[in-house]
Amino acid sequence: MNIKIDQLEKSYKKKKALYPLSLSLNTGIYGLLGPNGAGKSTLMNILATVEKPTHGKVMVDNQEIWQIEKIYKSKLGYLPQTFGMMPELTGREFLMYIASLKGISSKEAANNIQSLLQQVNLTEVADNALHSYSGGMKQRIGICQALLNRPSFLLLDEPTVGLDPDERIHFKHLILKQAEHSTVLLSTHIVSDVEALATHIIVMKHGRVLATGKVNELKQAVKGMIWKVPNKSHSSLSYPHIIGSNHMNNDGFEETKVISFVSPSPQAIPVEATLEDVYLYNIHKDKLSTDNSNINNNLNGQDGWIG
Ligand SMILES: Nc1ncnc2c1ncn2[C@@H]1O[C@H](COP(=O)(O)OP(=O)(O)OP(=O)(O)O)[C@@H](O)[C@H]1O
Repeated sequence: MNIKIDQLEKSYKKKKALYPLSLSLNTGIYGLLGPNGAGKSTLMNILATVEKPTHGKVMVDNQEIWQIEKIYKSKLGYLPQTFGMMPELTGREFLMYIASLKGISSKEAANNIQSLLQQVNLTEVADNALHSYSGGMKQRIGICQALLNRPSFLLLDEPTVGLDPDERIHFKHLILKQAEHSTVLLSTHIVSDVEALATHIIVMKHGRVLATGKVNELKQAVKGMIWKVPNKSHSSLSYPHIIGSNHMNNDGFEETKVISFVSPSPQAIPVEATLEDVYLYNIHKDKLSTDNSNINNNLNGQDGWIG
């Protein structure tokens, strides 16, 4: 399935949530990364036909989605950031109810539900009422409802919220399997959620796409700009820089990742970029000016902090 997002814009009264935005998505997993308020959910809601854009259009295999809304919805799976459940229903009953809304026959639904419940490890509690489920269990039911119709286009808005590390691993396997034959757009502000999952990344901030491309291409774009700096050996850095995460090295000393066009200190060691570096660079790159007014700021260890 090819999804073409063409000059999409969204305003809420005076608030601009999306500036004109164009993207093309094909089979594979697209990680949509951005801080709070970047416009990720707004984009998701428009793609899910829950909201209409102010301007622009979305084409699926060359057809406008609102003109083929029924067919499009039958191919769509959507996990919104929050979704209503009927607490008195069991997990299985709730999924049967959603399946009926999606027009799936009860026989097909029963089979799909059984298989999905197994894949998210909920078979044992499938006949318990939803009000007895933990947050992570509810989230897994949400993932099941999005996959019920075997979607060709799957939209997942912050899908790993509430999942424990074990459940995250199960979730990743499930999505990797799904992406063999469909387009998956997964929105999150947690970079590690998409680290081993996404083939393509879209970085958004303030309603704009700041960067898009394959993970390796985006890493290539920051090559030579990522440094490791020992925390304790000095307290100041030269040149405008972005502070990344802190790590303990093999000798037990803390090191900090620093993003800078040039070596920010004599002790800085160049290192390979991670997806987190790519994200921080794109979110804060406007601050990496050559203006030296910001030099000699102390390391404070806060991710994404600008020097
Ligand atoms: N219904 C609405 N009415 C007014 N403003 C809205 C509405 N929905 C979203 N916004 C605004 O649009 C901007 C983008 O919001 P959106 O929820 O799409 O961001 P997000 O990237 O999903 O953030 P988060 O990670 O916090 O969910 C924000 O400034 C938000 O306040």
